[in-house]
Amino acid sequence: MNHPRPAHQTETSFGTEDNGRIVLALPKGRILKAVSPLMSGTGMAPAPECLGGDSRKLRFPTQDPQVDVVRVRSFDVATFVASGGAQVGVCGADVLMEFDYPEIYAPLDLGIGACRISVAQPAHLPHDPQEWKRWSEVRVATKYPAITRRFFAARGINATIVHLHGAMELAPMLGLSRLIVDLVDTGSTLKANGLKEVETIAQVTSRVIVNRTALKTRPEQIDRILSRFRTALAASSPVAENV
Ligand SMILES: Nc1ncnc2c1ncn2[C@@H]1O[C@H](COP(=O)(O)OP(=O)(O)OP(=O)(O)O)[C@@H](O)[C@H]1O
Ligand SMILES: O=P(O)(O)OC[C@H]1O[C@H](OP(=O)(O)OP(=O)(O)O)[C@H](O)[C@@H]1O
Repeated sequence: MNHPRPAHQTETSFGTEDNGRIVLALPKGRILKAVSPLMSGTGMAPAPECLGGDSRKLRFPTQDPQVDVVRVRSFDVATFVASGGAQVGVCGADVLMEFDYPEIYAPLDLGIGACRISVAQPAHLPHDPQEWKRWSEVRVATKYPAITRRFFAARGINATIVHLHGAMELAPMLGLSRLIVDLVDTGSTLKANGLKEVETIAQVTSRVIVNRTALKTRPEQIDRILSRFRTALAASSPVAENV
């Protein structure tokens, strides 16, 4: 595992000013947009400035005076929740798979942010799964080093990771790597960059995640938040709309 473990809960009590409030970590970007309609249904919609505007604030009150939202990078949602800085969060299964934090419990699939994490290669090269069996190593560009290492190690291949934080699609054409591992939805980003998907590693959607210690120490508050997400999700599903 390539990522540092979060500080243990008991080491993070410095500087906290929560006054018993729950901190809910939301990822900025596409998941924040997708989860916003649902947040209104939970009664925990963050102040409008959380969704846009010029504010440099990162922490926002919500409709519920007992719940604040913090807006962080999608990879950091898992770290905030695992370390207990936030008790609850929303993040993609890709991020959970990458970190594999034992401190995180992921009880609820929101079905938003659907995509898959896949291996891709230059479209003009043949893909022969039999050839992979002869490889002992391969260079792979990705922002998911742990997922990538695990996937290839299970096939007896040592993946040398080129760790990028975006624009992985450039790596094969610029000679950085033979393969990439990245998220794919429509496939248009791969196609636009002369690549093709050759293996799907996992399907991805976004989950509500909870810090396991908070689940034990603040069970009523956490249960109430989870059931509000469940109710909002049920009310927003197409089945519920047709009833
Ligand atoms: N093309 C996509 N279609 C659907 N969901 C996606 C897609 N790309 C990413 N996601 C989901 O959205 C999450 C956040 O992705 P997004 O692109 O908004 O952030 P990012 O650019 O990876 O993060 P950051 O800007 O914080 O580095 C991913 O972890 C994944 O779960
Ligand atoms: O299959 P597609 O529908 O084309 O989607 C896949 C693209 O979406 C994500 O990038 P994003 O748009 O989030 O940009 P970024 O990660 O480079 O910020 C992902 O990293 C791919 O590049």
